[in-house]
Amino acid sequence: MKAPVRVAVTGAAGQIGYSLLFRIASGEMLGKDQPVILHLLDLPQAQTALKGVMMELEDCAFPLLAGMVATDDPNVAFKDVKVALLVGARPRSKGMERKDLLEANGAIFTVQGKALNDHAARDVKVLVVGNPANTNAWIAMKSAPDLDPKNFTAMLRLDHNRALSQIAAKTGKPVASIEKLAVWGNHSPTMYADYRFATIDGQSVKTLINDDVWNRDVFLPTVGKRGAAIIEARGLSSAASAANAAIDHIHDWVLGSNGKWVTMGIPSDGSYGIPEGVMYGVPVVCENGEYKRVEGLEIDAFSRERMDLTLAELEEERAAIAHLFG
Ligand SMILES: NC(=O)C1=CN([C@@H]2O[C@H](COP(=O)(O)OP(=O)(O)OC[C@H]3O[C@@H](n4cnc5c(N)ncnc54)[C@H](O)[C@@H]3O)[C@@H](O)[C@H]2O)C=CC1
Ligand SMILES: O=C([O-])CC(=O)C(=O)O
Repeated sequence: MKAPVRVAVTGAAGQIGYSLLFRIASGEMLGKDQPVILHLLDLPQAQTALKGVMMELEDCAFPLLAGMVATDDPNVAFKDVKVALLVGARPRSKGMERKDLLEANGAIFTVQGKALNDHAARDVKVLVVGNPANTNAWIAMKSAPDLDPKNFTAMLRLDHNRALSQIAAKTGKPVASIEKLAVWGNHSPTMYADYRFATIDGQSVKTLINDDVWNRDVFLPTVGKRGAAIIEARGLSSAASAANAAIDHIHDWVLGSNGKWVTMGIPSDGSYGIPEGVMYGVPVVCENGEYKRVEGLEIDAFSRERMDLTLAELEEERAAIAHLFG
């Protein structure tokens, strides 16, 4: 039996938490042979609800669930964790400006970044799900100077999975047959899902679809506004699909993506014209617990425009909270 791995989940009493924790405890994220100890962080007023979730986790009698810690203190939540899923964030409330939202989350993610810096395992893998995910991840990274910046990532996997399923529907081919999809930029409607390099059974997806108008006017808006469409239909934001994407992201990062391209928001190395340090969605391949950016892809004029647009939004978000860092 392997030694248990400590996994922190913030916002654990929320709706993504409810779709996430049971799957982590059943081994879907880190493997069916990997025991886990769950560190559950939520606000003081959510502790009773969190107790209820823990009772249900107990009642599943998961063989891999080696323990649970519930707390409202990030310093306790992140102690010795090797994986941290930062899901809890301040949602936008009525009348709240985008700037106020960034500010409120800035306060949360500076504190959590510092707590990770002070208490987490030195090789902790951090995934930020809470919106605005890329900027929150950037704030946490900047607040953790003793940790390797490359261990901070933002979730673009939901956009990636949404794009896969739209392409599968359009081509009539199975989702699993699609290779080499990329999603660039911010987790927001400005993200740029890019199937120019994608293949199905060795055939070019771009050639198969052969419809630039569909790409621009149907595919990109559908993927970009999918979160809003779910809220419209369900009355609640995506939770099960978001939790699933978080599981996919960490699973592949830790256990490898088997040569497949997957999308992660990672600090830019300056390639693709994205300034160094910007937390930007790019295609990666994961192996041996590391992600590696797919390099050398050609960026055409349409793609450049889309990639710069989503970059501009990220730069704007960053400018709004830059004062937190002097
Ligand atoms: N990156 C992505 O692809 C996606 C991101 N999201 C985002 O994920 C976040 C969570 O979504 P839901 O679970 O549906 O929201 P929710 O409102 O159901 O749950 C959020 C939980 O976080 C807790 N929380 C708030 N501030 C906290 C803090 N400082 N520390 C610890 N816990 C805190 C709340 O008490 C609540 O229990 C939202 O920001 C949402 O916009 C949602 C879907 C996709
Ligand atoms: O829009 C939201 O709040 C949830 C979200 O990020 C998504 O579904 O992509």
